[in-house]
Amino acid sequence: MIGVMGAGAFGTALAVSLARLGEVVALWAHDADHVAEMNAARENAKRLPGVALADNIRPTADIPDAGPLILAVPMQRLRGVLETHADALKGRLLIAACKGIDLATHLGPVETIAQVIPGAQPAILTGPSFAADIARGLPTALTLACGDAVLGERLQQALTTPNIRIYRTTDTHGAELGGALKNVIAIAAGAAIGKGMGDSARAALMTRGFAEIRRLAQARGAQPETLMGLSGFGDLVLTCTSDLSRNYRFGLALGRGEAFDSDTTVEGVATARAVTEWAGELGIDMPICSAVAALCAGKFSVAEALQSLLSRPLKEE
Ligand SMILES: NC(=O)C1=CN([C@@H]2O[C@H](COP(=O)(O)OP(=O)(O)OC[C@H]3O[C@@H](n4cnc5c(N)ncnc54)[C@H](O)[C@@H]3O)[C@@H](O)[C@H]2O)C=CC1
Ligand SMILES: O=C(CO)COP(=O)(O)O
Repeated sequence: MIGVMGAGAFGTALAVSLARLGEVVALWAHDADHVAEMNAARENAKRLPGVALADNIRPTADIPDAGPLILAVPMQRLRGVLETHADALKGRLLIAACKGIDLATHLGPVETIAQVIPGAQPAILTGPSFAADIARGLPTALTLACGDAVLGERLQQALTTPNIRIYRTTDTHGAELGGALKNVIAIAAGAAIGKGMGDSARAALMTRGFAEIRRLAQARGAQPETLMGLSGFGDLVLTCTSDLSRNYRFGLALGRGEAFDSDTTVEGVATARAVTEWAGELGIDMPICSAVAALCAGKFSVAEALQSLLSRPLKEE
């Protein structure tokens, strides 16, 4: 049995793909009404409409008491979910599937699990993949990072499905920071396109944004190869170039001066703020992330954000 905690688009898509292995997959949601709806309709109409839930997917409000658990809740909710259910989660194999940095602690998902749950064995599954693609059975490749190499290999085997190919690493810092920070750069890329600045500006933001990601992640001990891989470069490319990305679409709306649905999960907003505070404490220069944080907080217009970047002193690449 595999458990997925968080019945959003991504948790549901992972459950759908894992169910193709034939195992029972428990899909846990915190809202009992949502569980009842999914059981009645055999679909998650709220977050992943149009995708049938196979018979071996069990929507439930009870955390399964055995087997690995994938945590697919939004990053700013992760700590609360862990604290609320700490007794049920202690000593368990917990695989984060969220992307972001906690605003209150400036920790990523793996670090948060390790801090809150005593004896937990934390890992992260991350990389370029939209829930809709995974649920439709389209091919994807992800990174599984686990500090314990033996456990990581076990998880790589257990979570590989007919349409999810998994590469493994022990570099949890690199995997969690690449996945968190690409969302911030995607907001910048969307804003540039939305404002009509063109594809060249987007390429510049992606490249210089990647330099920021590397700078911060390596200061935290991440390995450059991880950042060059699926969880870093791969996910940066996907998220900055696809209309399926909510972070990118949020940026597009900012650039166009349009409203954006506040019920949509846009992880890059809180992460931009968290990373700006954190990088400031560490003395690391993160100009694009800082400009995105100011833009999201309404302190800058898109034009002012661009000006803040272009007016910086000239330097070596
Ligand atoms: N949607 C996608 O294509 C992908 C999403 N992710 C990551 O997965 C994480 C979750 O995103 P989505 O599933 O897309 O979000 P979503 O917006 O589709 O769903 C979020 C879910 O979290 C649940 N939730 C909110 N607060 C909760 C709480 N306190 N306790 C338990 N559940 C709670 C909501 O009920 C909702 O079902 C994010 O960190 C995102 O970056 C990663 C890869 C792809
Ligand atoms: O992480 C994702 C793709 O890998 C999903 O991106 P969004 O959260 O921007 O939709």
